[in-house]
Amino acid sequence: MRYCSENVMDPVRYGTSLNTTRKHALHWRDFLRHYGGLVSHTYHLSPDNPPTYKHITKEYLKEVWQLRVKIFSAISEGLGLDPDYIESSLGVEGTQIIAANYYPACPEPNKTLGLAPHSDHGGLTILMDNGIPGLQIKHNQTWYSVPHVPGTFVVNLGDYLEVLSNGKYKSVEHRAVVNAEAARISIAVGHGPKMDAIVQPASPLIKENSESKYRPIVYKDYIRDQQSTIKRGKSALHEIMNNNI
Ligand SMILES: O=C(O)CCC(=O)C(=O)O
Ligand SMILES: [Fe+2]
Repeated sequence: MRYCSENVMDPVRYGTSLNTTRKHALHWRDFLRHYGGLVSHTYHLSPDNPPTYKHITKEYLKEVWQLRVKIFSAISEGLGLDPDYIESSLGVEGTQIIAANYYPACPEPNKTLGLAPHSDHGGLTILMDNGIPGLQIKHNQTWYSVPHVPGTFVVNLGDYLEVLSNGKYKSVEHRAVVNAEAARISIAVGHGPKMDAIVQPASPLIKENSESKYRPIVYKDYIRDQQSTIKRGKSALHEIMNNNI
């Protein structure tokens, strides 16, 4: 319980739901999350126990960072931007956040959720799990289970990328369901800009007759808004959309 915290900005946090101080249905999950990153001022605060944890996560986060560079480069090109456009917008001080999620087997899985519907606030989340199904994504108002394919990662697009692309890419709404038979573990690593970056569409994508669909917001304010309240689905993103005024 040493890392138990309600402050979404704490560098190392253990918890179950978002915002447990408010009365609402909690998640069937435990999580531990903390920062990684090329430049992380708080990495040393991550757990010392088990003794191998720090070293293994550090190596893992470094490898995942390499993968994210490649994916961001491909997406930048796909948007007609310079290949390093998104990477530069994030910068070496950009955030990398690892969330280790543990969903115990649940005697009444239909009465709860491991994680309620949401989209991730960063650009890309690179996720692996222990092979037990549970992740679902929403498409056209229907939930679809994401199959586990051994040896692969699941990559989720987040809100930062939806805004940067001025809506060309959509962040994926997702949730985690639980089951009665087996515990599920997922390791999600999100990648966003630095905390005081302004989240806004890429300027080359805003032409004279194509207006910005999103209002600029400081990344950490967006995270606070999304995570400190009982928001669900993509409602935090909808609030900064211009057609939502
Ligand atoms: O457990 C999963 O598959 C999803 C985890 C997730 O969405 C998150 O940590 O943001
Ligand atoms: Fe997520």
